[in-house]
Amino acid sequence: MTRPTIDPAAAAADLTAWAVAPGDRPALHRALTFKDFNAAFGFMTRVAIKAETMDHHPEWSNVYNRVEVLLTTHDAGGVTELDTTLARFIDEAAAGLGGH
Ligand SMILES: C[C@H](O)[C@H](O)[C@H]1CNC2=NC(N)=NC(=O)C2=N1
Repeated sequence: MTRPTIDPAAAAADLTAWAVAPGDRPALHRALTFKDFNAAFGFMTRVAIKAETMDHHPEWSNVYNRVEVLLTTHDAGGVTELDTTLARFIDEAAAGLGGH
């Protein structure tokens, strides 16, 4: 389902841990650091399960205790409410696992 797009700068202003992603596509970006790989992968597991229930998936990478997340809605060609919803979930999941 295609949804209306949101100005990424406005979304990032609201979601203080997030920034407009560098690059050509409108997207949100957050870099996270955890205590160790176990915490980082535990975080990713929680987000993966949420992403499946939403049918909305992050673009992300992991190196040991660090996770980089990019959120954009491919179908809409920009940032939508799906991305801000997932961003809020990510913020809560990260906080619960000591991510910053
Ligand atoms: C077929 C499937 O529903 C779509 O490809 C979904 C899957 N996950 C998705 N994730 C993201 N980030 N954007 C999408 O447009 C998207 N579309």
